[in-house]
Amino acid sequence: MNTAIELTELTKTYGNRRGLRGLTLQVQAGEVFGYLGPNGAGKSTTIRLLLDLIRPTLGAARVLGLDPRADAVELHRRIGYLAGDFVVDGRQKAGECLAFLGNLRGGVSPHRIAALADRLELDLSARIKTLSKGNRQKVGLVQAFMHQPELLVLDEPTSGLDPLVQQTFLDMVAEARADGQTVFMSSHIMSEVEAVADRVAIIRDGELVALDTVAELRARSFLTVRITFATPVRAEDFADLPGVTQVAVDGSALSCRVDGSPDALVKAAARHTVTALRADTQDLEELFHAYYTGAPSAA
Ligand SMILES: Nc1ncnc2c1ncn2[C@@H]1O[C@H](COP(=O)(O)OP(=O)(O)OP(=O)(O)O)[C@@H](O)[C@H]1O
Repeated sequence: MNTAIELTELTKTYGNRRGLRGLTLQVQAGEVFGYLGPNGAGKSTTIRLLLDLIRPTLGAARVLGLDPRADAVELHRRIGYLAGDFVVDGRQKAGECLAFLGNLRGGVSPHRIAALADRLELDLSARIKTLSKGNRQKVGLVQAFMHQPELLVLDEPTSGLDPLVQQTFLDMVAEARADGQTVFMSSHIMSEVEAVADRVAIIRDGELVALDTVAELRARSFLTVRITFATPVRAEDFADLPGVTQVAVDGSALSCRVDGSPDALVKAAARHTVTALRADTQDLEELFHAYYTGAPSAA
């Protein structure tokens, strides 16, 4: 079994509002898959469909080769799930709650729970209702990871975590991957997904707008180049160069966008005396912002 999650034309309509439209994608077993999108894009809807917490209007999902509806009991045992709105009984102590959830999953060693709690700096003796949002999120993370499931489905797992704990979480994801577990995690923050994911899907308004490896997405980013010359230059000298667009000249200052190799631009610039040069790479965060808003640079 090489496909951990297979979604085919998955659609969820809420009344006349579409939560998700015709989503088709596959997550390979053993990969970390980042699922990105702005608020309301349909990330939680997708995740709830995987867990059979809601049912699709159209289309189908297969998870670990099984049907989320018919095989729900088996799947819930084999998946580690962290809900975006993770809630448990606040009167329980964190340790009691985790031991209870561990028993529901066929028993989890107290050492394993203690080791995860220690790593995340979670106080197992504290009552859940007294915990801060971030510490409650840690309870959610421990319960998702503790039984070493084949598949981790994590909805906004880092929400409320401070940067140090976020890093610990990313380490845990990398280790899960090294152990052969599959991770499907949603986020609206590119940088955290970029750090651990093999592939990334971006959804906007319930539709898939990009799906690629992190490396490929990075290769799609472009340079913004600004060159200052000793004497005024003409825009026409730079306008038709391969990969060079958005050429603007103001006296002796040139700015343009370069997609791919900057070789042609460098050679054209070398015909003049260059006094300053600055090239900024568009980072992935900007690229994602462009996807989120549907701006042309994402095309
Ligand atoms: N139970 C519901 N009833 C009606 N509309 C819903 C329901 N759940 C979700 N929606 C709508 O479906 C769309 C997708 O919502 P969803 O919660 O999946 O987004 P999300 O990407 O997880 O966003 P967030 O990051 O804000 O949680 C939104 O427009 C939302 O208003």
